[in-house]
Amino acid sequence: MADPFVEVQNVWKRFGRQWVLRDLSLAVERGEVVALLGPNGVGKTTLLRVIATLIRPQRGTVRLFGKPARALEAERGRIALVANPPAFYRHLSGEENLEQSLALAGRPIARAEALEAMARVGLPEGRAVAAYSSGMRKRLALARTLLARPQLLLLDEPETALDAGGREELVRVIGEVAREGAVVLATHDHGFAAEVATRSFAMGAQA
Ligand SMILES: Nc1ncnc2c1ncn2[C@@H]1O[C@H](COP(=O)(O)OP(=O)(O)OP(=O)(O)O)[C@@H](O)[C@H]1O
Repeated sequence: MADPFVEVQNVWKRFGRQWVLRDLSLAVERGEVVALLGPNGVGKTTLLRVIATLIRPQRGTVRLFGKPARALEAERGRIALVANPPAFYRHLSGEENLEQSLALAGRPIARAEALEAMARVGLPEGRAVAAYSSGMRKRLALARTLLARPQLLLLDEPETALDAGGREELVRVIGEVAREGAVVLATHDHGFAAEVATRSFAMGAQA
């Protein structure tokens, strides 16, 4: 059998003296959409950041696409993390942000492609992100995901601030990524988790 997309084994992570993740293990296979559930402060965002290899656990191992997290090179371009709120350059327009982040990921795009992605998620062109509403920022993050075509998509409370249409687009994008890859998302919305996830992972009941 192929290696899992994500393999977190016996991970311990603390900030200062506070252990946030204690002996946590989770494997995610291709095609899965896993919803991380649990109360505020239980460590959902921390786990997403550990999987994204943005932070290292004190103990335990993280493997992505069958490789140790420390040995990832080109594979990093296959991973996308959408934070809550998503991070953008505020003084740049939506389309300029899309161009910048795809260029940074080593996949430059033409302006027309950026505008096409903006149109798909219903965003106007030519406006600085500083003037976007929080829902518009969520939509811009969706456009970025569409263009980046990640194989592993990590989403932190992606449904918040989105209206019904934005939420439908989000569900479609999650489905598109999961067809070839996998999605891990943190949410407090159990209805949303039931709608999109193939499996839930309850946090908070660890030792
Ligand atoms: N960089 C950091 N430095 C210090 N403490 C941190 C840091 N990041 C997270 N924490 C702490 O770790 C704990 C878990 O935080 P985390 O954001 O992972 O929880 P969460 O489950 O995503 O919460 P929420 O549902 O409120 O978004 C919290 O107590 C938080 O204060």
